[in-house]
Amino acid sequence: MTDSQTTSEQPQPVHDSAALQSLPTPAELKQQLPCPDELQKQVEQHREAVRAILRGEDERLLVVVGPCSVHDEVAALEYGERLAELAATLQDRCLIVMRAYLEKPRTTVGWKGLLYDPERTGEGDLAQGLVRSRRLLLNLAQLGLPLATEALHPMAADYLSDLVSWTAVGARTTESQLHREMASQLPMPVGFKNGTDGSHGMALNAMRSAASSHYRLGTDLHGRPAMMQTPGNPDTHLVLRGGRGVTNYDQTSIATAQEELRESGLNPSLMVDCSHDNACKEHQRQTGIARELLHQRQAGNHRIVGIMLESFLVDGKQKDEGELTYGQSITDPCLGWDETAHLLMQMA
Ligand SMILES: O=C[C@H](O)[C@H](O)COP(=O)(O)O
Ligand SMILES: C=C(OP(=O)(O)O)C(=O)O
Repeated sequence: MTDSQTTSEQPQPVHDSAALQSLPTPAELKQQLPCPDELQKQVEQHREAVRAILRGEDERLLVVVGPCSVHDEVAALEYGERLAELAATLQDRCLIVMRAYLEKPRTTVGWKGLLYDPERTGEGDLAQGLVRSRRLLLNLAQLGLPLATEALHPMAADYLSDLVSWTAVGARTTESQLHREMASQLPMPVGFKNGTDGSHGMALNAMRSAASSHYRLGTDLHGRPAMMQTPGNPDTHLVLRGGRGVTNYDQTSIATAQEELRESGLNPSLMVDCSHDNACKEHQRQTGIARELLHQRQAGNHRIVGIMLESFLVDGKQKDEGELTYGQSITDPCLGWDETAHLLMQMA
């Protein structure tokens, strides 16, 4: 055998200049930061509680509330502690789930969330981001809170989804087949947002697709590429968030959406996002929208089962320049804590 034959038959080392960091597999990260059995049971109970609300078996209002994005774990934990206390007080009327959003979809470019760039250098550090994201979810779940995230990258869900009780597929990804396949595999209820143009047909298609079983390209727990078979997710629902200057939290828009859901044989229970295009990105509008939704429920539309609020310790969002304000959003503007607590207590 010549030297050249030997070389061509041996695996060649790969010099992949695009691969900046090797990352742990989901199994390795879970070994490093395991979810104790008791906590796993708690997460499963929270998921079941959300399912009961979606099925109309539990009349409490599902409230998904918290920062637009988490950029500072200390502030997120302080928010979580306050929210856990409020959630316990209001538990007879509301099931409060904390937004712990670690991945941000961007219209063009921008900071992509703690998971991608925890130090916000613009360079990214997924190795650190994955560890810090999982640790934060563990710490928040230990407070007794059900947690919500947006599942943006299907691979990221493999690292975190065991700790999450409710998941959003966002307005920018609802139409994506990959996200529908992912939702079909996720073990918790999934809300599909209407598209950024305000139309909800794509979310209804997403619900149908996610309810089916799929074969999909994925990775097993050890990170090896695998052909996966998804079970289908029976617990999806529509989330109305407005779009392109059009709001859809009014009585007619909601009734129309519910009619279409029924005609498609889908669950008419839906959530309304009081922020984003429904609030025209003016965070204070969220309180009025939440109250309007409460009136619609009181007037008999019990299939408005949930609301979403963007809220953090401090009202508004950070200024572009200068020192960061502790507890204030670096992405979309949020309601402050006092206003949030006041609103939820009044609603309950
Ligand atoms: O929820 C947050 C934002 O609305 C979403 O991430 C899009 O942000 P962008 O339009 O600022 O990129
Ligand atoms: C990005 C979000 O929402 P949407 O997909 O509705 O824009 C969000 O809830 O953070």
